[in-house]
Amino acid sequence: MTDPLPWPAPHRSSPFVGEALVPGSKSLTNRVLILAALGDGPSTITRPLSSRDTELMAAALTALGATIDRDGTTWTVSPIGSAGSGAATVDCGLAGTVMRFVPLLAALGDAPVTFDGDEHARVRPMASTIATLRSLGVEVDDDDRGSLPFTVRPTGHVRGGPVSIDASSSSQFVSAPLLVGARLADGLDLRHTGATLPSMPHIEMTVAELRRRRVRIDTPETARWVVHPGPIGALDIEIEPDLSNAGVFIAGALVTGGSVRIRSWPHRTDQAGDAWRTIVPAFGGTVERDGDDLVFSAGSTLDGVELDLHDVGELTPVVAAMAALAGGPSRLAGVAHLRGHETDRLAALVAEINRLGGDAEETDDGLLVRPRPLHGGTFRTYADHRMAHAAVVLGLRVPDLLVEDVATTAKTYPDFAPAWERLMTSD
Ligand SMILES: O=C(O)C1=C[C@@H](OP(=O)(O)O)[C@@H](O)[C@H](O)C1
Ligand SMILES: C=C(OP(=O)(O)O)C(=O)O
Repeated sequence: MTDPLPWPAPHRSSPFVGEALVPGSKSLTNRVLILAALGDGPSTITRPLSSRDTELMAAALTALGATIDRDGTTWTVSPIGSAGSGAATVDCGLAGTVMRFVPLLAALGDAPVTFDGDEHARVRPMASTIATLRSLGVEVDDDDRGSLPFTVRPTGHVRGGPVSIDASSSSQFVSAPLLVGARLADGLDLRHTGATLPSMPHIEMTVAELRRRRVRIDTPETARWVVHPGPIGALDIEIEPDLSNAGVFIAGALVTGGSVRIRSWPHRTDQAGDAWRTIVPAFGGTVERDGDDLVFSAGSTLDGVELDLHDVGELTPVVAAMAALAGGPSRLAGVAHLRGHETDRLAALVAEINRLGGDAEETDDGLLVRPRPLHGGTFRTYADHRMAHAAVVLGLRVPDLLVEDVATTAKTYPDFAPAWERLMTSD
């Protein structure tokens, strides 16, 4: 394969003022697809995200025996039947939700399923998934490295019951067994035993989506979830815009002294990206609701921030880019687990901000960013869509910035580069 041509990041010498309607949430789409595939009847999904991560999820569920019929922006999912699907291979790409969630579904079947993914996927932590499967009595063939590839060999019957896991490197290790728990004969009594648990809003989203489908879940104490056995109700649902991905537009407005209207920001949501409503004021900006939209505007200064991003780690690359352009130093904490994301995001952000003349440093659990005048150059993306997002935020203020591989954004937002190009010509 030839290397991609670097993409010139959009640049502004005046404030960026615009509006954006971002595509559907990755986290919601992939949960809703799984729950539809496990449902007690067909479900429709309106305005799902169609991107690499969600198409990989759709393909994985189809390989396990679900059917997905598409009509414009509505997908109708018929659940995985009792007939089973035979042996299958699942390509996880670089999608955490596919590599962590789907092996638990494979455990409910009766034929071996092999999981593999991109080169970068093979270094993402998977030991907790493998340990969970084994403690449920499911055989897993792996090479003892705690990573992809591996083969799940189901027994045809999983009792469930008490399971203890360490999910300190990813909340997805909790969400995955919760998603299938109701379908186990004895349900599931899941405890997280590790020192920290990142991305709690994502776990809460899992619990909320299960409850919407009449699954009974109790949370008797912190880091313990009891899922009662029973059917998962079919549900017709519309997917909300991806609020984490809205962050690039919000940050773009803030760093250029402008303002952006994000259309259709849900009045109530379980998405982690809703945290932009508190992050923006920390940088000195303002947030106003206008009907169904939120309008984010820059303040008179872009202030340095002290933020704990433990719950919303996926926002870190864009926040770090804003910090590199702020008027004072910033400390971003609580995100040690980003070292196991699409790439080691802490190392990647430090390397790329500093390559442009910046001053960023890793701490045990985050970053220190001291603003410096930045110069152009090629911002490397490490196969990580959110590194490309960070590059766009920087490029709006720093002339001559090239994004190494903007195609990485197809993971969650295939129209990302054209959307920016349209915004730059219409403003
Ligand atoms: O369950 C999910 O949909 C996600 C959970 C989070 O993972 P981590 O807990 O590994 O950070 C988040 O960062 C990721 O983008 C999506
Ligand atoms: C961590 C992320 O993705 P994944 O779902 O692959 O873990 C992300 O999108 O920032």
